[in-house]
Amino acid sequence: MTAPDPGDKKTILVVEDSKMFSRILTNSIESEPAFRVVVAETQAQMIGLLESGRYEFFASLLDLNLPDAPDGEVIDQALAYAIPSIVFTGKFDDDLRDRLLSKGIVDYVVKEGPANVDYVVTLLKQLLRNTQLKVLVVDDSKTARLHLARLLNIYRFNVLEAENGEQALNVLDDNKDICLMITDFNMPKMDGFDLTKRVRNLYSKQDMAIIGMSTYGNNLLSAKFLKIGGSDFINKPFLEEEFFCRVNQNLDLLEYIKNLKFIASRDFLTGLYNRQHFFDVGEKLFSRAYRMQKATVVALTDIDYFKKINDTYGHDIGDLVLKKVGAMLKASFRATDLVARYGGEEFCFLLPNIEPGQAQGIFEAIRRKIESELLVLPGGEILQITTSIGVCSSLEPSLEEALSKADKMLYQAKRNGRNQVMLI
Ligand SMILES: Nc1nc2c(ncn2[C@@H]2O[C@H](COP(=O)(O)OP(=O)(O)OP(=O)(O)O)[C@@H](O)[C@H]2O)c(=O)[nH]1
Repeated sequence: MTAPDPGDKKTILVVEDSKMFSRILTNSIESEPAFRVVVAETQAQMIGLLESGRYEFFASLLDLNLPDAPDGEVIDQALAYAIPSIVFTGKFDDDLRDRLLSKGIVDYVVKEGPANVDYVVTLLKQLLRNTQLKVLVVDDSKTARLHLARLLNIYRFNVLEAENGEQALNVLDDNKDICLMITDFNMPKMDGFDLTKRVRNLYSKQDMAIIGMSTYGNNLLSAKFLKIGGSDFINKPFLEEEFFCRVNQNLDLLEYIKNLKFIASRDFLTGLYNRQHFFDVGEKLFSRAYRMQKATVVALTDIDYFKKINDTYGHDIGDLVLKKVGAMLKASFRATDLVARYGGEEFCFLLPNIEPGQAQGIFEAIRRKIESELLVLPGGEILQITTSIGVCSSLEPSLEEALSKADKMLYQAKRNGRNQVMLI
């Protein structure tokens, strides 16, 4: 029976007779929380592990020259078990490279130094990422589609296929999370050029990469393709290594942009959305509802006597309180609600899907929750946090107006003695 991966870790098989090298590899790979390593020092040990069925190997790193398998015999064994494989070799030449890649391995790495080990870890992380990614291959030639699908499967992508532009649009409609489309140019019904224009109306360059492909010799085509929104272009026939480098580079870029967008929209301390994101998204939600003459509930909350908390216990405890309140707020709302740190010890809310009549009850419940969840400080002292909340549930022409009304209500809540909800 296969042993489950502990704590969702993926198991990497390392087949390597040098104890020192396998230790370096193991340390580098296991420094990533997603992976754990199982080592075999010989081909015989590797076969034993594979046949035992004890592990579900996510990928393997194979030494090309082992004492009992001097000519890469372990590669065929790993591939027979459909394990994506990366091969280590001490020497390198073009014939060897061609022979290795034709077997269907992920990549080969020359044993040179720490940079090569880092490269392997990056490859493993890419393989893991790829299991979550969908790639659409569009080509009217079945042979070409199968070839690309085979290559992409080696890298563990989820591959979808379409034989022309029209079909591709249907597949995209059913799979809105496709992140890469690889398209041929000459196809019946809708060619790659028209398809790319249509897809770019639906997905920006930051949301989906599009790689065009065509037979070598038409430089004008690649320039035209890049101008209408293509991300990259590959001439056929292509080197598999170049293909993978381009695919990975395009996906790395998308990931990088996604991370930047995430960071730019968050408040560093609480992990909630920041004020900028609140206005970017909130204004759209607000004006959509206003066009239908529907009131959107907007609110502001402020922690009471927060300066005193900072002054008494120090800034670190102040930060702890902000994090705790932020977490409580996050847990109290639905995913469709917008909850953000407005600044300092103030938080803001926009609830697009609730009726104005429900607002008092919702915010009263939150006020009570924060008041009742006592915070135990590192020294053992118990701290009670209270908040004042101002809510605007009336129909207002803009988000700024609604926030201004909520702010006036918050001011009244403070003046009335704090720890209360005031609503207009
Ligand atoms: N620890 C911490 N303090 C912050 C942060 N941002 C703002 N503050 C502090 O929050 C305090 C807010 O104080 P005031 O505006 O006087 O409000 P208050 O003491 O809560 O009084 P009331 O709102 O009237 O109940 C100031 O001392 C700020 O320095 C932060 O990120 N971390």
